[in-house]
Amino acid sequence: TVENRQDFKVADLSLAEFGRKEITLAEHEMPGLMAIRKEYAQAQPLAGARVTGSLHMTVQTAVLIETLVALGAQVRWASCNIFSTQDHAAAAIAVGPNGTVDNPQGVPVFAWKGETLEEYWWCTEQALTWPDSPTGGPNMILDDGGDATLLVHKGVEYEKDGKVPSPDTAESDEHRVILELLTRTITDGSQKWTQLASEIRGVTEETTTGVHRLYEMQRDGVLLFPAINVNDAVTKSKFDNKYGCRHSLIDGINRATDVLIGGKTAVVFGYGDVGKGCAESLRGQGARVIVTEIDPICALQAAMDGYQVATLEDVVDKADIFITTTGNKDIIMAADMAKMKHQAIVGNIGHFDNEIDMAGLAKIPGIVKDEVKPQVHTWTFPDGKVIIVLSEGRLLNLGNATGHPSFVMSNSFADQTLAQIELFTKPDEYPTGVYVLPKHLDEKVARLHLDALGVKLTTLRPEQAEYIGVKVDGPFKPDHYRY
Ligand SMILES: NC(=O)c1ccc[n+]([C@@H]2O[C@H](COP(=O)([O-])OP(=O)(O)OC[C@H]3O[C@@H](n4cnc5c(N)ncnc54)[C@H](O)[C@@H]3O)[C@@H](O)[C@H]2O)c1
Ligand SMILES: Nc1ncnc2c1ncn2CC[C@H](O)C(=O)O
Repeated sequence: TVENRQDFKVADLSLAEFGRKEITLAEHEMPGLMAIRKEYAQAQPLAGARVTGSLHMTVQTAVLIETLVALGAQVRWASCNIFSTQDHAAAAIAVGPNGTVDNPQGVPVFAWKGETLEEYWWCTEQALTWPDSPTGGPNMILDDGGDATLLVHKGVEYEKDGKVPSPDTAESDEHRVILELLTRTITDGSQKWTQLASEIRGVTEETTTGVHRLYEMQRDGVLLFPAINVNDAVTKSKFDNKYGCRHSLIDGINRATDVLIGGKTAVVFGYGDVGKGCAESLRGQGARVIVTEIDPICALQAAMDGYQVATLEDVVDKADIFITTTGNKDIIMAADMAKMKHQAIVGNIGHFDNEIDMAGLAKIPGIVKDEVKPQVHTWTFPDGKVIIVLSEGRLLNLGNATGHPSFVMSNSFADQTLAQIELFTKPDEYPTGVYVLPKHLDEKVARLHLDALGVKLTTLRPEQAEYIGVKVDGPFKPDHYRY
């Protein structure tokens, strides 16, 4: 920590005390992560690690950050979404547990709720730029969605090419912002990004969409460093994606609209881990839930879970609430929204905002966008029909609410911390490629959460263990087992 360092940018430092109170409450609700902090504090496995984080700057993430620091890491942080930062958590991280508003001594954090796209990518650049590092960069990345990993890879690629594509070639506003940033930072011969990337030992990726990007880079042979796919730790995707969204989807809808969900018809696009949690969440409120799917297996699961499985075309003018969860793009197009009922609610809980055709909606002649309150907009069509869009198509559980609760994020962030330790301390075991956490660590994370829920495990007897071909203490399932 540096006295009076101003190497951070947050909305309001005076929120730090409030943030610290909620961080303290969250620590009790994050037993697995805190147990790992305690177990590894002595060994300091992350001593020497310079971790750049690009992950929603929430109260729960603050506990993750302070765990990484407790294990010896230096950290610089940005959020991975323009609406997901909780400003009091960011302030508490900037001030730090031992600092004051007048003398901040925390972690360099660059995040506030309601960033513009330019500000978002500037924050990502700050989190990646380490003033005191020999390379000018991190030696570890902790990513959610892959934006930090993307910036490094594109920077290195364009330095190798000796030029950056013109921002005029951009396919979207966001792509333009990225090209402008790289044009600004790639000056003749600087090799900033190549230097910055040169000591990165790896990235640990939080979410399905970011993992998809990693496998694409691996397939294309352009991955610069190893990656651990944290999302596919069972204790991450079968918990956070499902039970986290089961909690936070309706939290977002309720805070945004206060609409009665009971009795309404809701459409959930996608029945993967997130879709399963969302469908259950809405059914729990008494909605009639319709699922759309492309995958016959997930469609069959939805049907056997009692949901109607239909196409958007069949229900677009009948349903009241539309929630995309696919990780795919162009799920709800402007022409679809034009057919919806008056005051239909449209939202996305997938990682990126490309699931809903916001650009197409804005281009409809005569359409009028009006802000009801932050992250809640009405769009009025020329015929007077209104639809309500949440968080401008970005993930609404973090845009309109506070995301998943601490206990479920304790699982995800215990996985993240173990993955950071794996990549940082065992570089020889992880040549460039994409990996999943070994099962014994996955089971360890689950085990760390049982006491808090009053779970009493049964112990295998040796002859039973032999009979099913596992060790008494696990792992209890083969790698191909689907939970
Ligand atoms: N908001 C959050 O807190 C949060 C948490 C976890 C994951 N996520 C994100 O949510 C998204 C989904 O994650 P997941 O783990 O459920 O992924 P998943 O792959 O398990 O599920 C996505 C499902 O969507 C289906 N799908 C794809 N294209 C479709 C289409 N055109 N129409 C209908 N269905 C389609 C797929 O068949 C799949 O079953 C990802 O972007 C992930 O990063 C968000
Ligand atoms: N409370 C949260 N803190 C940080 N990230 C959160 C929170 N709730 C959902 N997320 C999104 C991360 C999630 O693991 C994902 O996969 O997108």
